[in-house]
Amino acid sequence: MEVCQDIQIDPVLRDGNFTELPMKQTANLRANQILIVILSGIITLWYILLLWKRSKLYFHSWNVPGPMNLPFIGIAYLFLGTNATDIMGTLIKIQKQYPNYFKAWFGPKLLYFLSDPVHLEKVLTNPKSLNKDDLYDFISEVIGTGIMTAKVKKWRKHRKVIMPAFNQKILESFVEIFADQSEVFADQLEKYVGRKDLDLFKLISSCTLDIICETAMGVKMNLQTTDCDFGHNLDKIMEIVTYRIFHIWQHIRIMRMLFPMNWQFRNYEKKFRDFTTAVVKRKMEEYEAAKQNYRKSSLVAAIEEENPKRKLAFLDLILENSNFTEKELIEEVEIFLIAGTDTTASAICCILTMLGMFQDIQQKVYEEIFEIMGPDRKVVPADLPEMKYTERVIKESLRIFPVAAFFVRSVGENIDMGEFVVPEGSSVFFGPVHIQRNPKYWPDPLKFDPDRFLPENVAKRHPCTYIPFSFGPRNCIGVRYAMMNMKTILANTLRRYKVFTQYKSIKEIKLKSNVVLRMKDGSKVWVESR
Ligand code: HEM
Repeated sequence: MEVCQDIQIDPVLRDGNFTELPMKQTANLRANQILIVILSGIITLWYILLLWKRSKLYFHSWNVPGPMNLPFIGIAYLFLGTNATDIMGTLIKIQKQYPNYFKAWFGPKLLYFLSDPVHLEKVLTNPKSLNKDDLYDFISEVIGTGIMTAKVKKWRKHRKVIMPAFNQKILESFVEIFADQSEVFADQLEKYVGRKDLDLFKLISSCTLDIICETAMGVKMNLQTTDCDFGHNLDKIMEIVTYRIFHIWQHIRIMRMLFPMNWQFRNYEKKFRDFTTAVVKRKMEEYEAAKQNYRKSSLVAAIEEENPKRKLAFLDLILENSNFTEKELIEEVEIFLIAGTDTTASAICCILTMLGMFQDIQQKVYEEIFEIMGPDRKVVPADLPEMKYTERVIKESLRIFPVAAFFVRSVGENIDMGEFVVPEGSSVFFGPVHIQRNPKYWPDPLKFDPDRFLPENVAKRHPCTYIPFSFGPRNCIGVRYAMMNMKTILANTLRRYKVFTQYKSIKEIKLKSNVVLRMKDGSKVWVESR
């Protein structure tokens, strides 16, 4: 009671006699009311303009099915409090409810999730849908606007310059690097024979990063045999990028800055950038020196004359054939590191898990490899096209585990799908898992059957029922590189080890996504010497 008596109450409020409010207070109240009216007016006007701007999107999408959208945030609430695993699980759950297509607002963005191959082809081959969605800005924040994230005008120019660097002759020259580095990987596995605590992804991603560094930049990193946090930094960067894409409050720059995650991000990013910048600078100096010493019109010819044994890297070829600035060169090199490392590493983990689960298939792959190159001969380019069964196994694994978890295109003109129109200004979200595990196109979809990829079976399917490397003019530029690399790694691993996994069925494997799709609980693989 005593405590209550201490509280001093304004006599006007206590007595309820508001007519006695002093003049100054009344004026303040009026000013506040006017301010509220003006603010409400502005917000209403802004909202009407917004509705007007989006009227075409509303018009085309109102009768397209989809999950419940909340005002302003759309379906973003479904991702509240989710991590990399839940994000993938949530997406798969929603897509299961809408087998062919659905729409969803994600904040101010209208997304179409398409799963019918005919619809996919229409978007992926439409020249006005070549731009990536601005969700890629989170990736651009790390690696700038190289070929992967660039807008169409720049993309066309860069793709034209970079494409010849992926020609067959250059790719064949890389096989020696694939073979050497995968032999180091097989040596590293020796320490883990019979051990179930093998962290396969960690080992294999150091291998794929070593390979990318050497083939893209001409730098031997030896990440497999030394203790270096370069791979860890890259992994953390991608984890944060995924978190930002799916958590809508992270789309507001000021909000991002407030999270401690932002400082970690800057730290990882700086280390990554310092490294790539140093390599590109060194390369450019090397070229200047080679040019002056040899006075060749072709820089590549000068390098070859100086050291005929030296392997040319993508960076050498791009330097030779373009007038890219230092910044552009750094961006392209970083794209290769991001696009080529974890994708290949995760794919190898999934393939080895499948081979561990299906021992009869592993035996067939082993026999094919043994027949082509014997127990220990070094892999050479001519071996790779011969590995036909192995190739089918890789493809079937990428069907069930399409490691590029999703990609998003911005739509530049209305695309008529028959039953509905995907309007200009919206975006299309592609989740290959959904279409590639759809029983409509893949009977008994969780059955691991490499013969689905026999030529006669492939011919029966629409090409867009299988899109692990995307489709159309903006597909993966590294598809042949990746296949050659994966075959070489498998040849060197399976000739020395038998692979096993603790998983009993594909159904029990949960997925997660750091942009790249991975197994949530790891591959649970262990190896025994042959
Ligand atoms: C199993 C391995 C791989 C898979 C499944 C894969 C998948 C993909 C997919 C789905 C895209 C389209 C992404 C999008 O539209 O946003 C893509 C683009 C790209 N990939 Fe790959 N990739 C793999 C390996 C590689 C490798 C090894 C490299 C480089 C050496 C590479 C370089 C690129 C580049 C540069 C792009 C952008 C192409 C463009 O926009 O023109 N990828 N990849």
